[in-house]
Amino acid sequence: MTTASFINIGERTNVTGSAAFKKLILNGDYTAAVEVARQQVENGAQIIDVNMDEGLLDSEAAMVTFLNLIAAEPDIARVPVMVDSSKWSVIEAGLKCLAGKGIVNSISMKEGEAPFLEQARLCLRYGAAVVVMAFDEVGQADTAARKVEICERAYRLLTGIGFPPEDIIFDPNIFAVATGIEEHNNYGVDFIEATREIRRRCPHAHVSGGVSNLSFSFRGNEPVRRAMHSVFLFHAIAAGMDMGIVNAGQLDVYDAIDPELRDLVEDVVLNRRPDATDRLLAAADRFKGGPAKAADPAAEEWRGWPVEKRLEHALVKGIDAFVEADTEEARLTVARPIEVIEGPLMAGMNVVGDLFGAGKMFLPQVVKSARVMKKAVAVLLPYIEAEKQVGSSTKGRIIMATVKGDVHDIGKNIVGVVLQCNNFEVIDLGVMVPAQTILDAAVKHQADMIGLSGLITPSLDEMVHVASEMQRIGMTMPLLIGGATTSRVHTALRIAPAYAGPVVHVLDASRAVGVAGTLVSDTLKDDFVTETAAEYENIRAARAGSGQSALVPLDAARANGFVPDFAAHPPVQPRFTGTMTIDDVTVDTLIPYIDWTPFFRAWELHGNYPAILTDAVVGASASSLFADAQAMLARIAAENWLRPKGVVAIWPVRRDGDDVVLFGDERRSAEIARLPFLRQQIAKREGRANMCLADFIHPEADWLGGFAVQAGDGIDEQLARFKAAHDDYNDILLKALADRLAEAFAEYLHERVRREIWGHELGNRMSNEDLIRERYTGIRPAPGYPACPEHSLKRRLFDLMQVETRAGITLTDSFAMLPTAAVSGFYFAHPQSAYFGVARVGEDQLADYARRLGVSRERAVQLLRPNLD
Ligand SMILES: C[S@@+](CC[C@H](N)C(=O)[O-])C[C@H]1O[C@@H](n2cnc3c(N)ncnc32)[C@H](O)[C@@H]1O
Repeated sequence: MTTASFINIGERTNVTGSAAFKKLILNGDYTAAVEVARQQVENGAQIIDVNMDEGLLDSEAAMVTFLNLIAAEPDIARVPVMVDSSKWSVIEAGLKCLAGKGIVNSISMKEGEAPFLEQARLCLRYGAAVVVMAFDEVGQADTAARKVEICERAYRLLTGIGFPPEDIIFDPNIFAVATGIEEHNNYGVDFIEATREIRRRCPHAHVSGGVSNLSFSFRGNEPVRRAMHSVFLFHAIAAGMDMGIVNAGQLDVYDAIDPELRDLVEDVVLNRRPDATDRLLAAADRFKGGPAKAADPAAEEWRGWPVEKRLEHALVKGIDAFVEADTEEARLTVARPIEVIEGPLMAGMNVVGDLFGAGKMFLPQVVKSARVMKKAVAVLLPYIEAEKQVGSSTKGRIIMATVKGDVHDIGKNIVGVVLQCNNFEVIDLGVMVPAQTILDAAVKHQADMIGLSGLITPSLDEMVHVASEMQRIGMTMPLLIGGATTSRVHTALRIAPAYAGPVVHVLDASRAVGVAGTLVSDTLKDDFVTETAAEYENIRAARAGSGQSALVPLDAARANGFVPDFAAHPPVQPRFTGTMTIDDVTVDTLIPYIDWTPFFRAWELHGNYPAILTDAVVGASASSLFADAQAMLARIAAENWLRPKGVVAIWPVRRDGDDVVLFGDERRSAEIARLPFLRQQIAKREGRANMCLADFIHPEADWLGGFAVQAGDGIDEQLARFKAAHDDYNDILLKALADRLAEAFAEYLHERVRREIWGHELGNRMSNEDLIRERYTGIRPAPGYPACPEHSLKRRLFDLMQVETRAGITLTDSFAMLPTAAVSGFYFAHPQSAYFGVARVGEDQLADYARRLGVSRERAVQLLRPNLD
């Protein structure tokens, strides 16, 4: 992990690269082997490479066994797998096991074009991305020219057969430098230059590499190796390398490397002088001792600096303690108050923007800097208005909104703050904004572009609606799409065709500035728009050509349903049935149940807690954010900022086909409601069931639970306070913490249900880590998630449990929960119940579901849209 957009590939699950892993696999100790994969993910790997190429092994069987085991571990399965083998049969066996997108490592033109294309076609059939080695009939590419030539040729061939360019990952070979052989001295430069050229000539393709090779000659001198890797990555990432096998623990922050060592290393990596290797070798032993120490800027000394410098410093460091007084002091020194903004404040924000863009500063710090800016501007604004001065010209004006039906805004607010830091004017319309309001605001403010955000799946349709409305009234301004459920593919397939103007999917806040900047640039805009449109056209063409996975008829899927072993695990009679309000839970009770990893993700800091706190790159930023979070949590608890509320119910039920029928009493005579569930219809391999949640319920007598919890009661009061203080940082921090507390509440309540209220799981209490890994008996699927993707079931669940009156949570038209810090779902107690994804369903199930839900086909199409594409 080196910058926000760099993807780190873990390779400890590779028998050719790790002796320890090889030993585990040869001994058949798959439990320990799975732990190796887990550690990789915990240490920040965003992809894991799995290789079983070992002469003593049945590699195919080992690959299949291992992949199936890690697929069952939710915290490992969330990262993509790179299936690594020199044998095609092993790769194919691996691809068949993967539920999500796979990556094939690797193919090359070593044997010529025909076998290369044949393998690429197979990857295409599995929808897998592919690593392409810079290797051709002549051999492995070593010079920049050869690397570029081979990769470009491969790119042409692959895109020629419809391979999506974004699924191509080039590995242009990182070789060892400083080996004493003169021809090797330029290998670092060759890779970096080739990367830059490959990224230019092969749009959307990625560049990856194994970084540790580079420093092979310095085996045994870790500090020098670490410095070499950091320096190399610093330059390679700037040139466009966006993936790599890097041991995150073996990296230093570029700026924190001892300057002398950094210079010596840079001379070697960039081949800057003929004696570079000798000089580094001569000095290497001196650096063997300890890690490079970070420069420690003089603590309070800056308070004695001139006021302009103090303001700039406060902005860059995000210190808001003195900003109001300093701004006032600065105002008195200038002729016009606007000069304070245009002078020191803009200078500070430019530094922040540059550091963020270069991956040297992370979101929490940027938001803190923005807070300093806002507070300063608030001091100046009355004077500026009094003098009716025209504001400094902005780069552009953006209308931002969370679409109608959706209430989530953390992501949107973060993007807004980052854009403002970069001198854009952001007009934020808030949440649940109808299309008409968005269009009116865009016209009224003569906006340069519109940015839409949304978190739940129904928002995707609403975005299509906004796009078609923009089209209808003849708008031409760019439309930016972002938010957790949005994707480039959905944007290409559904939103872009609805609007003739530019439509761009923006992955995260760190990309937003670049995209918005390009779209207001006279020189860059046209090319970018054309390129993006072409890219989306390619995605559409690839989709149209690739065909979709086969579906089986609903009857056949039902016949292949999952059959739990009810003889071994009969339904457990709950200790309680009925509905229970939960109002005795305090924030203090919930704090130990918090899963912190998603908290850091909300701030675009990637890596798992607690390892992230000491991560070489984002550790300092993560630790400072974590300290702020702890301090706020203490106040939330002590000053009663948030009041958790919940409800839980357990009903006698039985299964009727794919419905679960709920009864008012244990005799199961009076039906009170039905919950229709969806069934997987994708054709399965022999031995795999077409799952439906109803399968986990006994056809005669069983029980089902429901719950809804929230930790948002009281939040508005506090948010209003932060808004008045121009404090986006604490606003976002509180929302993110309330979300964490709601999830912690769900975890806590589920434990209480298993152990007391239902009582189907006894024995020792689990650690928080085991709870986060969901090692308990039973599941709590949430409507809107993959096993029950249809959101309207929430309405039924809420009515059954009187959620609004008991827990104070309401639903929007699109079934988003308000307050946003809320979680709801069902409890299934059977030990074999498990999460799965329904994925695509057929026309037959659509009609059947409409009938069972009691809605028209049109309404069912609306509700099931994400599962029909
Ligand atoms: C979104 S995470 C939340 C827990 C996480 N520890 C946190 O604090 O954010 C996991 C939850 O999502 C839901 N979930 C995950 N996968 C699901 C699936 N395939 N179908 C239905 N619900 C699912 C379940 O409610 C599960 O408990």
